[in-house]
Amino acid sequence: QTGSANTNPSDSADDEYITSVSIGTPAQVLPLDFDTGSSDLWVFSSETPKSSASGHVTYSPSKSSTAKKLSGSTWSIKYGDKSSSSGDVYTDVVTIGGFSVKTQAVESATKVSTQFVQDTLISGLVGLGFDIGNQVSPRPQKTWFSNAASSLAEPLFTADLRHQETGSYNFGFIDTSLAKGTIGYTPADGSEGYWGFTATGYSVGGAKLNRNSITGIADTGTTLLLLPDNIVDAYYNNVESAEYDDSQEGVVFDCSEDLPSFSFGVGGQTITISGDLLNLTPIEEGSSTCFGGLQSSSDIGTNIFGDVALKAALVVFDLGNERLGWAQK
Ligand SMILES: C[C@H](Cc1ccc(C(C)(C)C)cc1)[C@H](NN)c1nnnn1Cc1ccc2c(c1)OCO2
Repeated sequence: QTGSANTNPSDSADDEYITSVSIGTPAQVLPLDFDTGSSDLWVFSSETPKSSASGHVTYSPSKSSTAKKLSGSTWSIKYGDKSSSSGDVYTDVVTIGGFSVKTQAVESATKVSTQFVQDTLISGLVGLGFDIGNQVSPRPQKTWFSNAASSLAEPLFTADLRHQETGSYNFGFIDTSLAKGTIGYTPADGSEGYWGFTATGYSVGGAKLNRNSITGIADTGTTLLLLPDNIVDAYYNNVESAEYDDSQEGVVFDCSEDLPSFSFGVGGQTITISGDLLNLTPIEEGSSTCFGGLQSSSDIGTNIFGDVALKAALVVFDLGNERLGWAQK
């Protein structure tokens, strides 16, 4: 068995990717943000305060004949960007890309932080990280993919995120036609709950890859490519107008700049992010100052290969072999 779901950028800056998920009987369809950097499936619901839920599609367990309260269970999550949410737990049927998990823990939000309230484009997250990262207590729950893995043709999924066009999350199979290059595999470290891996080097503007290893996570739930200061500086030294903007909390530059590409080595392959993928967006509507897709990871504590990097590749999240595959797109 397999599953295949389309995913779309939420806005002109590819800030996040939205995938439709069916929950309950009859199906309630919610727009959710798939996040390989976390491990909880949570949704805006009939239990979310009306003032917070306004503008959001919500899940109503009371309207689903297959919903069951997981009595005594609660959850609470604080994300790295300081956003947060918490609530109680139901189990229900959850279908993604035509594949159904009958008894999936669906975490219903009774509290959401302002960042989630304001982003009315999404109704919650689908954690695709490792089960060890799940935040339900007293008994942690499995992710949708973990529940699905044993019934899928292969215990893996792929992410094909695209700039301003429809991409896909495929479950149980690899559509190699989505990539130009060969898939290079490297071991994945799931001990922290994320898809951790080590890149073998990097280069700017098509130069030869150096041999500086970079350990980080493959994170579909983070917009940017977040790397150490020395790499960020090496990149923006090639961008005449680049400067750090305190109010934007990142490097900005003239939108007219012709940005160099950025490449990194992984699994014996070289993934090259084109310059235009590294120019994220004007800092404000109509501004001629643009915000960089590559920013510093120094105040985060881990390097994050977010959507800016993932957009350049077909990425295979291979749970069965505890490895990550990368192919140039
Ligand atoms: C931030 C997302 C999780 C999220 C996604 C979307 C949203 C909104 C819908 C409201 C827009 C909020 C939160 C990320 N997912 N793995 C995450 N969750 N926990 N750590 N990270 C990675 C990290 C950590 C720290 C950082 C960061 C990133 O960006 C800036 O500082």
